Amino acid sequence: MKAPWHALAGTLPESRLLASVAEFTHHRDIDALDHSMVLSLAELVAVSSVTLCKRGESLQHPVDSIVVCSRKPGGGFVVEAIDPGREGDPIDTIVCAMETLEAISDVTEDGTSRLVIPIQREHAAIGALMLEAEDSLDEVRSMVEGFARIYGNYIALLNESERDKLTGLYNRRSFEQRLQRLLKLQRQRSRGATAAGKEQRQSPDDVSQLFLAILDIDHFKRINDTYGHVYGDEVILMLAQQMRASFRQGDVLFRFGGEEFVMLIAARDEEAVHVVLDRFRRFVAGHAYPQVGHVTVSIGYARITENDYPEIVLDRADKALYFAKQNGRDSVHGYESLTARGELASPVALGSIDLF
Ligand SMILES: Nc1nc2c(ncn2[C@@H]2O[C@H](COP(=O)(O)OP(=O)(O)OP(=O)(O)O)[C@@H](O)[C@H]2O)c(=O)[nH]1
Repeated sequence: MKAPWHALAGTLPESRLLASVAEFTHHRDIDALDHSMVLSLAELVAVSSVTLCKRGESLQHPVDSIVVCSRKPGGGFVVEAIDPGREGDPIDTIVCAMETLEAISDVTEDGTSRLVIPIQREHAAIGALMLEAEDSLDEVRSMVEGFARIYGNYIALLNESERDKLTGLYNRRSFEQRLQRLLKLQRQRSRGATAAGKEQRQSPDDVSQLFLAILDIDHFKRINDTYGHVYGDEVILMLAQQMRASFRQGDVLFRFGGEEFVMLIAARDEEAVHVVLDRFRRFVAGHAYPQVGHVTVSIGYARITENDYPEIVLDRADKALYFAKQNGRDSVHGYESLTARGELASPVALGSIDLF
């Protein structure tokens, strides 16, 4: 399709551009912002697709999320989130642009023109935009760079409101949205695994389940009372750093408030999540914190599926945590095992919840 942007490129009416920017920056929700941004760009420029890639936090997982807006054959667009674990081209090209902070403009083997622009924040790439089209994209390059700059600034503001100020972990406000995103991704992965399962054996990760864990520092009041709040804060900060280093990049960590942390962890089964959590508990118990010395943590966890109410699962994990606190602290307990062994009172019913 020969597109109107040929006529518009370089002379896009300012009002259209401004309307587009105003449209995507009115969102306060990051997923909605991402969807709106790729759609706005796709509507402005005649492309077959616009992809927004967000950078992951480790070398093993260079991409955290991918949203693609594609032109439908019959007209209009479809916007969808796709699995960030994909490998090969074009992900490699996008990662290259993010690492070098250089735009990439090339033509693929099937003759598609491609433009990849890194999205920067404080001299590092937080993501990249990739446009694909039948014709050269050179003329729209500066406009796409402008979009990338506005998006980079705006996402930094939104990220700040999602993060806990002391630790930089996600805060409680962002819990529900992060959880829904993770469940959706898991659904996509298990659909992919089921389709692939016919031809090849599934890897353990393909069949992973999601668990919610609550970690609470033991006798934290004593730490504050003995050493003062500044050292208490230091313990919270160091623990958050140790959590980041210990858990996988795909696991999502929150500070819910005070000395209480929540984790969303993918694991093959209850035994696997128990091993991971207990390893962290042991690590903390063996570490000496500045001035304060040894600290222990108690952890309760529960399985979470897409049909569960988050409040119910939080309450289950909290019950397992309470059990740990009542039974000597410095331990890890799973709600399902405790209930199976008859060590907890009757299962939690909706409406009976008094969280934290
Ligand atoms: N330094 C510091 N202390 C905090 C913060 N938020 C909450 N606290 C303190 O954390 C303490 C939590 O105490 P409790 O809930 O009684 O629990 P605990 O002493 O950890 O005892 P157990 O949980 O039963 O092992 C309180 O003294 C709070 O004032 C914070 O951001 N920084």
